[in-house]
Amino acid sequence: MTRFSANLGFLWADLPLPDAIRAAHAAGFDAVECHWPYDHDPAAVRAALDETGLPMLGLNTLRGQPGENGLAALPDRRSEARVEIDRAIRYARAIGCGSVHVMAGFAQGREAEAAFLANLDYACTTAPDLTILIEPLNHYDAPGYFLQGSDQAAELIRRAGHGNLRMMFDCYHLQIMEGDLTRRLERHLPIIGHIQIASVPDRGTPDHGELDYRHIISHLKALGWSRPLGAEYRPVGPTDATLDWLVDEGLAIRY
Ligand SMILES: O=C(O)[C@H](O)C(=O)CO
Ligand SMILES: [Mg+2]
Repeated sequence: MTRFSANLGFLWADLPLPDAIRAAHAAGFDAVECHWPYDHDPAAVRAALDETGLPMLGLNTLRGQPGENGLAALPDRRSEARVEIDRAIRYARAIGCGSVHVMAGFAQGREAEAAFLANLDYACTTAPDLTILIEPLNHYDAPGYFLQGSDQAAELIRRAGHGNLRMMFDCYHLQIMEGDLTRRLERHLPIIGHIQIASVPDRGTPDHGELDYRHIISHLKALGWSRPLGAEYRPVGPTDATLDWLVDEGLAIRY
C-alpha cells in the first residue's frame, strides 16, 4: 500500500506543530514533514512524534529576510547561510528528522552555483547522518529561484559528490517546469531522496488536474519506490475536509 506523508507547512497549518502531527496521525497519514518548525519547542515536537509513532521526514532551512527564499546560492551571504544550515541540522537531530532541505534562494549564474555547491558541501560534511535535499521550484511560484529543473539538480548532485545529497522531486513543480515525469522519475530515481505530490496547476489535492497520480504511483511502485509520498498541497478550507483522496479507495489514489 502506498504510504503518504502530510506536509504540515500546508496541511493543518493553522495548528501548533505538535497538534498538527496528532491531526495527521488521526487522519491516517504514515509520516509527516514540515517547512520551518523553528518557532516550536523541539521537545514538544519530538513528544508528539513519539506519541503518534509518525516519522518526521524533512524540514527546510530558513529563507532569510522577507522576500527571500533561501540563502545557500547567494554568493555574498555565506556565513548567514551556514548559520541557517547549522540551525536546521540541530533542529532535525533534536526531533529525529532524517532530512534537511537546503533552500538555494533567488540567484543565477556561476557565482551562485559555486556558492550553492560550497554550502551543500558544508551541509553534507557537517551532517553525514542526515540526507541533504535540494528541490527545483517552478518559475511562477518562485521566479528567479536558483534551482528550476531536475537535470540541473542531478548535475549539481553529481558534481557535489556526496552520497547524502539528494533531490526532492516535487511533481507539482516539475510538471510545470518540465513535464515528462515518468521518464524523469526513472532517470533520477537513484538520487531522489523524497517525492512530493499535488495537483497541477492549482496545487490542490492530488486527485484532479493535469497529472494522473494513479499512473505515477503505480509506476513508482513498479520502480521499487516504497517511501511515503509527501502530500504538499494547499487545502481549500479545513484540512480534514480535503482528505477524500486519502481515505476513499474509490478514487484509486491509495492502492
Ligand atoms: O514549496 C515547496 O514545494 C517546498 O517543498 C518547500 O520546501 C518550500 O518552498
Ligand atoms: Mg515541494
